[in-house]
Amino acid sequence: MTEERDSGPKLVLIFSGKRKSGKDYVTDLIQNRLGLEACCVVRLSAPLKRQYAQEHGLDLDQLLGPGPYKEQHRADMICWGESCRNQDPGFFCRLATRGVRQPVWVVSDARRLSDIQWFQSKFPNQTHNIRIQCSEETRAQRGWSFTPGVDDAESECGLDSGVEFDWLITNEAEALPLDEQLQLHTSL
Ligand SMILES: Nc1ncnc2c1ncn2[C@@H]1O[C@H](COP(=O)(O)OP(=O)(O)O)[C@@H](O)[C@H]1O
Ligand SMILES: C[C@@](O)(CCOP(=O)(O)OP(=O)(O)O)CC(=O)O
Repeated sequence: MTEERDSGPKLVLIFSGKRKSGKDYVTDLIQNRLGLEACCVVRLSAPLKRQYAQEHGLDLDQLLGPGPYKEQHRADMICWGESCRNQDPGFFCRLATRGVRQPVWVVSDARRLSDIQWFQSKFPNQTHNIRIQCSEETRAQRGWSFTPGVDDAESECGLDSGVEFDWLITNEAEALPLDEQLQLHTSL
């Protein structure tokens, strides 16, 4: 292991938010600002989708994309992922961060308290918790509609209460521009 890896990340920003709140959009924006050398977007769902696709003979690229294919498989992936997490809550956090060398980790998709706790216990001084919020109307404009078994499951609701967020970001047209909101909290 290199010295950099041994010293761990300098900053861990953990993002959560409902489907279509803009988690990927905002975390990509931060990575574009900081550059690929400095910043890694860590997607906890990436190793989950990889493993799920392999076991079920599915198209990984489509599962990783924003289109309808992911939505068709989402409810079953949630159940499958939950059974892995129940056995080992840090399973996907460990896999998703394996080999990450950049000093800034932007985790794009925390969904459960155990996801946040894993990072906080490993990197207590570096970790910040950020919630992306927006109205249901805006999410609907971005393609969201309520799906039983998905929007009422822990995957979407696990962080609705019991978490203290360090920052709230409102990602809608009427809100302060994202650039300005990011600058309020950081020099990103
Ligand atoms: N501030 C924004 N401006 C323009 N498009 C946005 C914005 N935020 C999100 N979107 C678009 O809305 C859709 C859902 O956003 P995404 O980041 O994939 O949400 P999530 O990862 O939370 O499900 C994507 O097509 C994305 O490009
Ligand atoms: C099975 C999932 O990992 C699927 C997550 O896929 P994405 O992270 O791509 O989802 P959104 O960005 O919210 O649209 C959810 C889980 O419960 O782990």
